[in-house]
Amino acid sequence: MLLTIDRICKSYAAFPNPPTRVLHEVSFGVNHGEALGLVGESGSGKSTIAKCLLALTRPEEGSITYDGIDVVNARGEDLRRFRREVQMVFQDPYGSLNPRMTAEDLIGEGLLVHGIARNSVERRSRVAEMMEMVGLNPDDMDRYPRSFSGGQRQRIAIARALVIRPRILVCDEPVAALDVSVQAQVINLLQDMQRKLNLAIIFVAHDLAVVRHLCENIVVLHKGKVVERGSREQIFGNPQNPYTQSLLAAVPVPDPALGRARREARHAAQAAG
Ligand SMILES: Nc1ncnc2c1ncn2[C@@H]1O[C@H](COP(=O)(O)OP(=O)(O)OP(=O)(O)O)[C@@H](O)[C@H]1O
Repeated sequence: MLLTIDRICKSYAAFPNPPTRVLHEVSFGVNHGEALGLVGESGSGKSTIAKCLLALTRPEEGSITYDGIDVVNARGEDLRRFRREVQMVFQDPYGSLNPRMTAEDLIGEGLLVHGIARNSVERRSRVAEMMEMVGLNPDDMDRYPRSFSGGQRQRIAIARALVIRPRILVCDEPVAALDVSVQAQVINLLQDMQRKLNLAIIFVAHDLAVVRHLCENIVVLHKGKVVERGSREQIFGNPQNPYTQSLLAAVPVPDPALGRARREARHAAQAAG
C-alpha cells in the first residue's frame, strides 16, 4: 500500500458542549496508480478525512502511513517529501486560484516552492509542457484565471498539482461546481493523467455516478464510518449495505435489466433485515 489510513478518529470542539466525534475508526488504503472513490452524503466526513490524510489536521486516534512516513507526526524532510508527493485539487476552481496570479505563476508556484526548476526559463518550459498535457494552450500562460472557463480553471488547478509529479492526487469534489458536460471532460483528464503518470487518485464525491467511470475501488462513508468498501463491480453490481443501496438508487441506470436486478437485490436485502 502507498497510503494506509488505519482506524482514525476525529472530533471537533463544540464549546460549550463536549467535542463531537465526526470520524469513527475509519480505515482504508490506496495503492500505487489506483483510483479510489470516497463517497458519502454531505456531512459524512469526507472533507475531514481528506484534511487528515493531507496532514492539514490531526486525528486524535489511529495512524496514517505514506510510503514509510508516519503522516500524523511527520516533521522536517519527511513532511516536505510528503507535501510534495501528495497534492490536492479543490472543488471550487473559482475560489482556489489566486485571481492576481497568471496561469504561469499558478502552475509554476510548486516548482519554485519545492526548488524543482533551476531558473525561470526551465520553469516556463515545464509549465508549457504541463499545460499541453492537461489540454490547455501554453500561449495562454500569461492570462489570469478570470479569463478562463470553469473547466479550464480546473485544468489549471490539476496542472498546478501535477507539475511537481506527485504520487497521490486528492481531489475533493473536483467537478461538483462544473456543468455536467464539462464534468466528464475533467474526469477523463484525471483518468488520462492517472494512466500516463501512474498516479494514485483519491476522488471525494457525494455522488456515486461521478466516481463510476474513474474509480476501480470505492469506499462508502456514512456518518463518519466506513459502511462498505469494494471494487466498482461489487459496489455497483452487488452492494451489501442498505446505505450504499440507497445511494445507488439515486444513480440513473442505463440498462433496465441491471436496474431490475438491483431493485430485486435491494428488496431481498431489506427482507433479510
Ligand atoms: N471545523 C469544524 N468545526 C466543527 N465541526 C466541523 C468542522 N468541519 C466539519 N465539521 C462537522 O464535521 C462533520 C463532517 O464534515 P465534513 O465537512 O468532513 O463532511 P463532508 O462529507 O465533506 O460534507 P460536504 O460534502 O458537505 O463537504 C459535519 O457534521 C460537519 O458539520
